[in-house]
Amino acid sequence: MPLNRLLKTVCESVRRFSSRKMDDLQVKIGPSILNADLGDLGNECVRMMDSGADYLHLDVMDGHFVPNLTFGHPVVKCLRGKVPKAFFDLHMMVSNPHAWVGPMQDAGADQYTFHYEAASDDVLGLARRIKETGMKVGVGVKPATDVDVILPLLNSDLIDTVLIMTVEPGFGGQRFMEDMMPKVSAIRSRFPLINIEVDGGVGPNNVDVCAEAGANMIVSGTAIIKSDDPSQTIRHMRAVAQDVINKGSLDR
Ligand SMILES: O=C(CO)[C@H](O)[C@H](O)COP(=O)(O)O
Ligand SMILES: [Fe+2]
Repeated sequence: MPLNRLLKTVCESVRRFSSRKMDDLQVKIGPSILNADLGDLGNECVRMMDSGADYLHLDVMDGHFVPNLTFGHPVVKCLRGKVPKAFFDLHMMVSNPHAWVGPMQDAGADQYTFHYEAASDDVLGLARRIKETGMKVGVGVKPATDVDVILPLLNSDLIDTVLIMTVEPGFGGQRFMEDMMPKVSAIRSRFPLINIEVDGGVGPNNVDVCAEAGANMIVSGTAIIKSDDPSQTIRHMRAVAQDVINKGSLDR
């Protein structure tokens, strides 16, 4: 076979293989319960799972890393009892993420997503420690943090999920920062199969923009919690984002 035909065949096989892998990238919708009725969190979690949520995004704030307080591992443990099968993604907006790895694992967390800004002294050590517990490892960056700082960490193969904040962390119900999308694209172009999560102000009006940039884990608080029909909102957001991702993989 002439060399140019051989090369073409190889390129075509690689393209088919990588597009099949891209098709494997599942969109997951994770409601944040930050703006739910915090006095009735257990039932709110049940309501979200019954509405078809793929996972639950639990926002832990310590009043120091961010100017707000929510809850800690004792509450997470109680919630685990209410929704035994739900995947818990712990968004750790805390100044000392090393301190809560054991307690959160014990409480039933499935993924421990810490902030790079709070762990930059020993990011690799922290990621390793989380991995050893059996939890998945997420690393997040605030809007002002350059995404390049986490690239060495992503090359380590320890990271399951990259969290790109699309609001300043601390409060629900803020406006989505579309100018964070180049960060998502920068990660997706280098890591075709890693989970990329967006968090803050995401809802039916901008989920397509997030998926176009390459996000597949979609956190949405207010838009789902306050929806008259959360099942429909979750279904719609998942379908829109999955469609965008599948089309993107065909075009590649
Ligand atoms: O981490 C967060 C805030 O720091 C929340 O997860 C986020 O704000 C989700 O809520 P909403 O969709 O209402 O913005
Ligand atoms: Fe969050």
